[in-house]
Amino acid sequence: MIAITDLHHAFTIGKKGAERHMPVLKGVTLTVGQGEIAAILGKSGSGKSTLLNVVAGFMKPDSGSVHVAGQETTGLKEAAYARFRLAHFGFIYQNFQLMPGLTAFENIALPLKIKGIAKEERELKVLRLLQEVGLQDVADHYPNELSGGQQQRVSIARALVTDPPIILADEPTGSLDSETEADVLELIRSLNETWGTTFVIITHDDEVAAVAHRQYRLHDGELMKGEKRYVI
Ligand SMILES: Nc1ncnc2c1ncn2[C@@H]1O[C@H](COP(=O)(O)OP(=O)(O)OP(=O)(O)O)[C@@H](O)[C@H]1O
Repeated sequence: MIAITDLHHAFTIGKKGAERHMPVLKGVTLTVGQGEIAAILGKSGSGKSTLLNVVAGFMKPDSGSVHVAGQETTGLKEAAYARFRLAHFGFIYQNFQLMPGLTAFENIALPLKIKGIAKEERELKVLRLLQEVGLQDVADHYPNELSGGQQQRVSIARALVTDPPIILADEPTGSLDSETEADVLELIRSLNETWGTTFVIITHDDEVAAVAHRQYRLHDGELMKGEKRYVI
C-alpha cells in the first residue's frame, strides 16, 4: 500500500554564505501494508514530520521513491498530487485543526462538500460517522463547546468521511490526557478493524505506538524496525 524506498532528505539551514547542510532522512526504507497500523516513533527532531510530509506529498525528498497504491508519488506535480491526496489520504493532527465557525456535523461534512457530494448523501454519511465515533449527541456543538477528546473524534470522522484507504496521523493524542488518549487509540483500533483503513501514526510516545501492528523507530535519520507487539 505504501512503499518507501531509500528516502534521503537534507535541509539547508543558516544564514546566506554560512549555510549548513543538515541530513534528516538518511536512506529510509519502509513498507506499510494495506489495513495495517504502523507507528513511526522517534525523539523530537528525528525527522518524523519530514517523513510524513514526504508521504503526504507536501514536500519533495532529495532522492528515493514513495509508492502509494502502486503509484510513484514523489514525481507528481502539485495539482496532480492534490487530487491524489484527496483520493488516498485522510489527516489527523495533534491540534485537531477544526473550523471554529462550523459545528461538529459541518466540520465532518466539509470534505464531502468540497468534493461536490449532494446534500442528502452528505447527511447520511455524516450521521453514520457521528454514530461510529460516538458523537451523535453533540453534532450541533461548535469545536469550543467540545472536549479535546470529542474534538479529536470529530477530526477522525472528518478524516474518514471520504473513505480514504490511508489515514496519516501526526501525534493524534498529543494534546489529550491519558484517559482520553486511551479512548481515541481504541477508536483508531476499532475503525482499523471494522473498515480496514491503514493508519500511519507518528508519535514520540511508546504507549501510543503500542496500538500499531508494526513499530519503526527513526533515529538519527535512519529507521529501525521495532518489535511487533500487536497482531489482529
Ligand atoms: N523546513 C525546514 N527547514 C530547515 N530545517 C527543518 C525544516 N523542517 C524541519 N527541519 C529540521 O529537521 C529536523 C527534523 O524535523 P522534523 O519536524 O521532521 O522532526 P520531528 O521528529 O517530527 O520532531 P517533533 O517530534 O518535534 O515534531 C529538525 O532538526 C528540524 O529542525
